[in-house]
Amino acid sequence: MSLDEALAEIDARIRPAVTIERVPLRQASGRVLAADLVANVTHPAHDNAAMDGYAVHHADLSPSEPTTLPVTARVAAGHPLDRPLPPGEVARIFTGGVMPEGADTVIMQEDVTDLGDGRVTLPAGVTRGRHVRTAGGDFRTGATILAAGRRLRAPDVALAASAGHAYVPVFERVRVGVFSTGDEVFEPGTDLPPGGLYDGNRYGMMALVEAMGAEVTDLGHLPDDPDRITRALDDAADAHHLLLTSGGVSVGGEDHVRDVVAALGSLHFWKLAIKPGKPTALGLIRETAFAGLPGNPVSALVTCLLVVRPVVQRLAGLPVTIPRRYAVPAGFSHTKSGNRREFLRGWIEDTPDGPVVRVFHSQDSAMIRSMGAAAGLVDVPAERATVAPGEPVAYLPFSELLS
Ligand SMILES: Nc1nc2c(c(=O)[nH]1)N[C@H]1C(S)=C(S)[C@@H](COP(=O)(O)OP(=O)(O)OC[C@H]3O[C@@H](n4cnc5c(N)ncnc54)[C@H](O)[C@@H]3O)O[C@H]1N2
Ligand code: MOO
Repeated sequence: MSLDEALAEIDARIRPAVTIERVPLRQASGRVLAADLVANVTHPAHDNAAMDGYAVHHADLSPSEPTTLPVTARVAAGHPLDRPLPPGEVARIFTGGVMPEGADTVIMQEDVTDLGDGRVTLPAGVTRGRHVRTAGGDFRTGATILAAGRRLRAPDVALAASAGHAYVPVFERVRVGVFSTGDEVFEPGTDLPPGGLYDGNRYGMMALVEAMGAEVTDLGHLPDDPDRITRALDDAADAHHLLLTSGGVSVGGEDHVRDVVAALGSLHFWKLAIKPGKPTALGLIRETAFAGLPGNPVSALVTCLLVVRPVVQRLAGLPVTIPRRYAVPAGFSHTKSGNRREFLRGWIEDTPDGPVVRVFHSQDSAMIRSMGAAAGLVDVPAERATVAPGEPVAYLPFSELLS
C-alpha cells in the first residue's frame, strides 16, 4: 500500500474520539480549540492615545504656525475624563488614556513646548487623528477571533484573554499508550546483557506524540511473548484512544504483534511501500486505534511522524493536514535500492550558490544518529530511480510535522 492510500485509509477509518472540555486559559496553550471563539468585548474599547502627549481639537490648530493653548485636563490610562474637552483647550494625556469627548488628535510630548504657566505651544502641520487608536480597531464584540480546530499558541492565548475569556472550549487530549517490544530491548540506566540494546524507540515515540499534543501513558516494555503482548494490549485498550508499539511487526519468528492485534481486533493495513517504515501496521482493538511501528529506530520515528501524526489528528477531530514540502536543489546523489517511496534524513545547508539539501552519510534505518543529524526528510517518489546533485528534491522539515 502506498503512503497516500494509507493516509486515505486513516481518513476513512479513524473517527474523532475525543470529547470537548472547558479549560482555564492557563492550561490552554497547545490545546485544540473546539468551537469558534468570539470576542466578549470591543478592543480597544474607546478611542485612546497611542503616545504620551496632549489631546487636542484639531480644528484649534493653525495649519501654518505653532498654536498656544491652555491645558485644562489630565487623562491617564484607566482614568477617563468625566466631561467633554471644550474647544480651545488641551488635555494632558498618557498612552492608553481614553480620548476626551471632542478631542480628535494627540501630539506627542517631544513635539510640544510646555510654557510652564499652564499653557503649551503645539506645532503646525499636525494631521487630524494622529496618534489616536480607534475604538474597535483590533476587534469588535461578537467578531470571531479564533476558529475552531486551531492549535492554540501563546499569541492565541493572549488574544483569548484580551477578548475576555477566562475559559476556552478545547478538545480533550488524545490519550496514547506506548509500548516497546523485543527480548533484546532494555531500559536505559540498567546494565546491558550480551545481545541487548537500550530502548530508544519508546522514548522517541513518547516524545513525538507528546509534541503532537497527545497525552502519553508510558506502558513500558514487553518481551517477544504473544501471551504477554495479548494481555498488555487487551488491558490497556479501553483507557486509551490509541495504542502504539514498536518492534515485532515484521516477518521473523518472534514478530508477534500483528497476529495478536488480528486476534484481539482487526488490521486495516500492514505493509507500506515506504523506506524506512515498510512493516507498519494500523488496526483496531475494540474501540481503540492501534499502530504497530517497525523496530528499527529510524523506521519507528519516521512512521510516527508520517502515519501516527495523521491518526492523532483524526482522533482529535481535526482534518488530516498535508505537511508542506519545499523544492530545494539536492546537495547529494542517491540511487534508490527498490521501488518504495524513500524518506532520506537530511537538512538544508547554505552554499555560495544558494541553499541545498544534504543527507546523512548513512541511510540505514538502524542508525538513529541519522535522525539526530537531520532537520527534515527528503521525499523521493517511488518512481524516481536516482537523484543527482543540483536536481530539485522535495524537502519536508520536521517542523512541518510537529506544528
Ligand atoms: N526477511 C525480512 N526481514 C525483514 C524485513 C522484511 O521485509 N523481510 N523487513 C525489515 C524491515 S524494513 C524492518 S523496519 C525491520 C522491522 O522489523 P520489526 O518491526 O519486526 O522489528 P524487530 O525485528 O523487533 O527489530 C528490528 C531492529 O530494531 C531494533 N529495535 C527493536 N526495538 C527497539 C527499541 N525499542 N529501541 C531500539 N532498537 C530497537 C532491534 O534490535 C532490531 O535490530 O525488519 C526487517 N527485517
Ligand atoms: O522499514 Mo525498514 O523500513 O527499511 O528499516
